[in-house]
Amino acid sequence: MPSTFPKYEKLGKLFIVYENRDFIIVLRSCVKEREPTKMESVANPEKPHALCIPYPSQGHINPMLKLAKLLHHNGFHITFLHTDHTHQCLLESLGPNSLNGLPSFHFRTIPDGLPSTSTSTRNTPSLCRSMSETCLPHLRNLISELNHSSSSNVPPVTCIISDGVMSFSLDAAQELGIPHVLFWTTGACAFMAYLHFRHLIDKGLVPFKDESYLTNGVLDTVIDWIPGLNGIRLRDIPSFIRTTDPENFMLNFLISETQRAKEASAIVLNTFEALENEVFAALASLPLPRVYSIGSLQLLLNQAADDRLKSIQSNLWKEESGCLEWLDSKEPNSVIYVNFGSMIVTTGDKLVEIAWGLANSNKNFLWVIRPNLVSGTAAVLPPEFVTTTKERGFLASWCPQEQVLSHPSIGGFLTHSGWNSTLESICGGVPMICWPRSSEQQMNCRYCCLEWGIGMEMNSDVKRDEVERLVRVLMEGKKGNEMKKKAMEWRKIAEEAASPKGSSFQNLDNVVNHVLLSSRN
Ligand SMILES: O=c1ccn([C@@H]2O[C@H](COP(=O)(O)OP(=O)(O)O[C@H]3O[C@H](CO)[C@@H](O)[C@H](O)[C@H]3O)[C@@H](O)[C@H]2O)c(=O)[nH]1
Repeated sequence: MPSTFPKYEKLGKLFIVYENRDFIIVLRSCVKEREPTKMESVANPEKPHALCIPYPSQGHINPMLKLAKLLHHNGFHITFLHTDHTHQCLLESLGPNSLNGLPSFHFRTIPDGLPSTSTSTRNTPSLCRSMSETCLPHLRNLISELNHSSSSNVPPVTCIISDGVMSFSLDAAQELGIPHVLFWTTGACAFMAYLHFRHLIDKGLVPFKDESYLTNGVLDTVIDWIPGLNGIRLRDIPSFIRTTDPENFMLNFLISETQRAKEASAIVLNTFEALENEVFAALASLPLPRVYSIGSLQLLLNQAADDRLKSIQSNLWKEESGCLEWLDSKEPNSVIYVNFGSMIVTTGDKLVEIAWGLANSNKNFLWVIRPNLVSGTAAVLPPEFVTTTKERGFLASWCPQEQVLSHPSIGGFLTHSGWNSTLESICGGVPMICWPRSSEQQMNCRYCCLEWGIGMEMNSDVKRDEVERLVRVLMEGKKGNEMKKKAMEWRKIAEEAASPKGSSFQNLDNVVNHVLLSSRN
């Protein structure tokens, strides 16, 4: 029976003291890890240290944070790098102490090179350009500061995991001779499409000759030569190709980022093999480092059960948790959840069509309207809509989405088909109405509707009658029932992939032991 517990400080009353698994659980619930002394930190310079660098937007930070938590759980010291701007936004939404981290999980920042503004969303091309041109020297300085262990009190950086579109960090890893893993935050199908942007140009399909390409049927051209992607059309390719300008920044940026993917030690994706089997088989035949499916990261993280990590969050907007109690009061599968992620903007007119579609469907709904969802103005809903639906509708500005999607009351999800939302819906066993807007959302939508049998696409030019019809089909029709069944089957397969014998669990183990720790074995 141990008499002291050198790694912990006492917070409350300690219970029975036996050195077995149960004891550890009891102990963790009543103590917190104390700050190591300088001597202790420096005395453990052998601990692996992962520097995690997400692209600074919600849909990229969330999965990177999950991966960082999993690595921490595997014994890594973590430095999680935000931009100054994101750091500030997070402090505003989560509170001034929210990024204090843990003794072995630190947050650090570098500038993104853009002038500071108060908005939480930055323009994507400006941000990508600015970061790729200005961040590397800041990153080098930070690493050299961290590696100066006598002043930093942390072990030297032993590996870098960066977002797929933050490839400038490859330079830093190469200079240090340490492993570098690229994390593309899309599904495998979209990643495969990005890898072929260059070929679309070579074949004369991109850039578009003129604006009429968007409406004259060219988008329906079938692309049958991208390996692993069956029957896709030009319209399913990520929307960055929809330009008439050969010098378009995003088009060229994404080509150079995918080109640099070849230099990584490995590539990881937040998806699971069974979901995108054919694409993974095709990826294996490309001249790329090994591509590992390690999703769902959330399902893997659920097994880590480390309470200390739960307090580390990444919401850029304040969550309204009241919606969970509201959901508790509703029947199983009776609520349609509506949320369009963190980036897309739409018009007030479209919002009004969605509002009346929801109202006319007569179903319960939970609708999250982000403060900057409508371009240039606050979202205004007709007062009659609010009064007509007040008994069965809940409006919020941000919510704990993963908890919402795993709530038994949720019967369907009207989504913009961002990859995280898609995967979270699959893991919750929730079928979708897909309203893709940009990026690779059209590809995700296609896979949901045609490959996985869990989605129906809604017209881009949304009208209330279609919203009403699709909500009814999803929530009460035979087709809706079939999709629900299919979604539950996918959920089970996702859970299997994340279980200890499953592909994602094993793949993460391989990434840790054979890639991130490779130079230390
Ligand atoms: O009220 C909300 C709304 C969203 N989320 C979370 O925010 C993330 C949103 O991510 P995603 O669904 O992927 O949408 P976007 O924020 O639009 O993500 C961008 O980044 C993704 C990952 O690369 C791409 O797939 C998308 O197309 C791109 O728009 C998810 O984890 C959600 O759980 C919340 O927690 N609460």
